[in-house]
Amino acid sequence: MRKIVIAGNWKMFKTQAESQEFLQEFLPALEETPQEREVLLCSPFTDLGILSKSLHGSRVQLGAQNVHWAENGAYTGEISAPMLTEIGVRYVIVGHSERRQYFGETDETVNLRLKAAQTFGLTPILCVGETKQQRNAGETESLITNQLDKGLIDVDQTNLVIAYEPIWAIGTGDTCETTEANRVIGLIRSQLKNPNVPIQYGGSVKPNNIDEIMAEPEIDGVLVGGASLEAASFARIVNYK
Ligand SMILES: O=C(CO)COP(=O)(O)O
Repeated sequence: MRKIVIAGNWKMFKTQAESQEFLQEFLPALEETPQEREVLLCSPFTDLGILSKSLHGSRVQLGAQNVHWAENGAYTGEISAPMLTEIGVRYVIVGHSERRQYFGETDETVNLRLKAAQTFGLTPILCVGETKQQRNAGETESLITNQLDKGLIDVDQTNLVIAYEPIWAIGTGDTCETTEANRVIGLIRSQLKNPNVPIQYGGSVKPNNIDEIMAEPEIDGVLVGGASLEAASFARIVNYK
């Protein structure tokens, strides 16, 4: 059985104080859910230390939003995998479209980051997805195939999560039709060596569409941006029926 992974991506939101306010409301709102439903918060680097302490003993895991491929070195402004694991981080988002768009992330650097994350014991969440223009041009399948082919070279598929995030659905309220998300995720799965890799959907996931999204058979969880910033809304998503 495939694992369900429900992840919040806080992007560049929340100071340490705000992260603690969030937890005060979020943790008590979590309901008993089946064991295989993994819950994680991917926060800015500066929140990870305090979140690690506050989440200790809870069922919520901690994730980062990026990781460098070297163990250490002269890479000003970067953070390595051992720095993350030392403070209790278990997951890391790799190749988010915002990093590809604004920070020059390529399939090649994505591949390096994935391998480094795994080498040092983190589970990477590889993000793939197309722009509106690529979708309209009928390039969704070829683009995603290319992202997977290049990104997954020599990557261990037993310690991996993939997130399908159509770029046009991120932060727009324009959710991908659930049947279409299910279709693309099925296509991603058909290209993997390990069909049990959990594959999430991301892009305008909200309390009012989570039940429908999670009812799709190929979708193994969600990667949530805006709706993970508010405790009640993210708790509702985690507690989906
Ligand atoms: O980019 C996302 C998660 O990584 C999705 O963001 P939104 O949920 O705000 O659309």
